[in-house]
Amino acid sequence: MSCFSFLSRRASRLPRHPAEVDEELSSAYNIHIYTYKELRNATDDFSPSNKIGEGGFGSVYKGRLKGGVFAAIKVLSAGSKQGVREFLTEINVISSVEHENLVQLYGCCVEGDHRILVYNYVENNSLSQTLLGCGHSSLQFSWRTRTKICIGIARGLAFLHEEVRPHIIHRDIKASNILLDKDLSPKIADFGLAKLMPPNATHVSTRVAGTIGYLAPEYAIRGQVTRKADIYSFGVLMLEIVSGRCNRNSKLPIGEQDLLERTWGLYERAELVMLVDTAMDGDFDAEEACKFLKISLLCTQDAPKLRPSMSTVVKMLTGEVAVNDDITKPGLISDFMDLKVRSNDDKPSTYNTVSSGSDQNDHSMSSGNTSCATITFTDISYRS
Ligand SMILES: Nc1ncnc2c1ncn2[C@@H]1O[C@H](COP(=O)(O)OP(=O)(O)OP(=O)(O)O)[C@@H](O)[C@H]1O
Repeated sequence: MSCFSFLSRRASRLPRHPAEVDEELSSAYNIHIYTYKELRNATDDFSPSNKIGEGGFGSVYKGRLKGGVFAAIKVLSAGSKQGVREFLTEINVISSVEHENLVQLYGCCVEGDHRILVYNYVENNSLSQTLLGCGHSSLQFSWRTRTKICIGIARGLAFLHEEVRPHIIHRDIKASNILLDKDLSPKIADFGLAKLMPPNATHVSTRVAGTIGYLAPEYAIRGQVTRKADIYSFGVLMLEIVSGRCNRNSKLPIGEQDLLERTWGLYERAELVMLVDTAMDGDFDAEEACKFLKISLLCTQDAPKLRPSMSTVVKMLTGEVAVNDDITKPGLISDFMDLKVRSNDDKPSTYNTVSSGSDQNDHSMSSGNTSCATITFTDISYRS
């Protein structure tokens, strides 16, 4: 029996759920449907002791499936309309792809009001909770480990952008969406905002969603998403990996708060090496670290067409292709922050939040630092 017929049969026996869910699920293939009971058993009735995380859409539990395999079980909070859309997107996008640098979706559960995603369990948490987690993690990130992480993420993205048909734009590349396995190899997670790029399309027009600090300016302003927006986010993320700090830190002196702006300043003064994480106690290859920082700057250039493709980025990182030293000014977050953002309900300067992370890393919306929460903008215009 094909996975598709298995899914259709199982879905038709399930309690009623919205027509959009039935329709979308029936187009997904290669996906296993779990019963709620199976997942309850796997997590000891969703015991708090098995809870490993909390995202904008609900809680994540560690569970042991029948056969002994560990899984990360993501339970969507009830009543989250936006969450249902993302739930379906995630299933449709990720069930069709497989790569060593992408998190694997084992299956899902749609029973009554329950919407649950089941992934392979990735042992070492996310980059935001470990590398950027203000000393909460005991993991050590050597220079070799950091290069492996950057190259792995770049390979995963190059696969999505260039090998999968139709191409996939992730739209929310950021530190909390990079999970690390037992060998600290990276897995890109969270495909809830992903967009499929129709063949021959130059861009997809969409509501702007993503995370401030990682959003490419042209995408934030016009809502036209291309793969270059992911490449910009990747550039910001790689700066964080090399420097060991978050892209925005309001506790630092003005002028150092925005990581990309600071990197550009150091590049212009030929002092890029000063950005490298001091936690490595100088134990890194300075030439290679500066090369990685230059590649980040190439990826974050203001003009999207100047940003290299992800396959070129992989080749630059691995030394197959030389790094072009002709780098133009990045599209800066401070310019982006000058935008006036209005949500549908017309309250000035508010974000329509669809997801916020659980990071303890000076990221929360309430602390006034919005840099690491996933947001959706419904209307954006320039401040006059
Ligand atoms: N496959 C997985 N394996 C192990 N842990 C996971 C897995 N997926 C998620 N987690 C844990 O659950 C946490 C919450 O994940 P989730 O994707 O729901 O939210 P987030 O990415 O942190 O935030 P946001 O919803 O704003 O994107 C992660 O930070 C991670 O610690």
